[in-house]
Amino acid sequence: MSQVTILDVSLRDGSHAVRHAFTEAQVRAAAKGLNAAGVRYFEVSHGDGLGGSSLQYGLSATDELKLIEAAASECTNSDVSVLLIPGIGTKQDLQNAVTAGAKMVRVATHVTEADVAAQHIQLGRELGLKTVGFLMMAHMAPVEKVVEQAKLFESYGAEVVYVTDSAGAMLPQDVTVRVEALRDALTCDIGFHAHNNLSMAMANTVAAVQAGATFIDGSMRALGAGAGNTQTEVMVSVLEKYGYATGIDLYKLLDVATDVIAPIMQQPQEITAGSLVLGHAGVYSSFLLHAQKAAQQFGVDERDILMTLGNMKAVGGQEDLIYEVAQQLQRA
Ligand SMILES: CC[C@H](O)CC(=O)C(=O)O
Ligand SMILES: [Mn+2]
Repeated sequence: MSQVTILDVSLRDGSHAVRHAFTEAQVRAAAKGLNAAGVRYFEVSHGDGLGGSSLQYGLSATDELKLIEAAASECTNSDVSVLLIPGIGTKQDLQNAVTAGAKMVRVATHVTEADVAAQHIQLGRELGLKTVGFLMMAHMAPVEKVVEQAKLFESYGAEVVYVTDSAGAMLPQDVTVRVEALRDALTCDIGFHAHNNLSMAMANTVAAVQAGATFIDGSMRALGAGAGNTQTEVMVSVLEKYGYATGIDLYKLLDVATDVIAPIMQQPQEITAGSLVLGHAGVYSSFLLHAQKAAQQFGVDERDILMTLGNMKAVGGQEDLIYEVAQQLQRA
């Protein structure tokens, strides 16, 4: 039976969905449950990674180091991962996260900008962390480019390279060609991270695993940016039915999803007009709540903001454009 390693991102991608308001008690309870269920890795950080708490990305209610420390203190089987986007998080942030108990780092860049991650990936290895490269907005680059950038990550020392469908814009064949190409070109493991904006997250996840990905992300109750991620507890069941081993106790995972995650959710995780447009136009999922706020502020339609950003090929880090676009639409 082939083994798939599932990484739960509820406590990081889900941070976008709860406007970065996780409390220490919530994180501790979720961490305890994930550890009991046998989830090998789970991620804890601001939605935009270490150092993300800011006016630009949204202020965290609780210092993320406290959240990482609380999560790590519950772990006997699982390890805590942190996300680091160079330029938002620093090498010092990573060192602090390790002191707080993190054992894995995922260094994330736009799909064409892997070269900015060299120092952070090298530091991850020096600190003895499981070190991962995370190519965001992978739908925006052709396969050859994704391979070129993934090879850079591997050359810096990444032990896993992820194809990340940040916008939930991919179809299964987009996933298959990218993962197969990486599997042929790299010796390290391949991972996949989905968003469900077009209701394709599970189909894309299955395509990724069948193409050779062995690390897969999910979030409980799909708690993540936009329409959320592949739902972890459903994925455990689906992958088992396909004959893959996850090592996760489904009942224990369902308990965390029901007793801890569901009560935290500020709204049901569903495909709304805005999240659908994210996938349709290929826009970063974390832009959704910012676009809704800008739509209200300027009295314009959130769909028009997101569609315009998609046409402009806006990428992560350009959050200020959301408000500029809203203002231009108001004036038009
Ligand atoms: C803003 C970072 C982003 O949320 C990372 C991620 O999960 C993605 O690109 O999908
Ligand atoms: Mn994501």
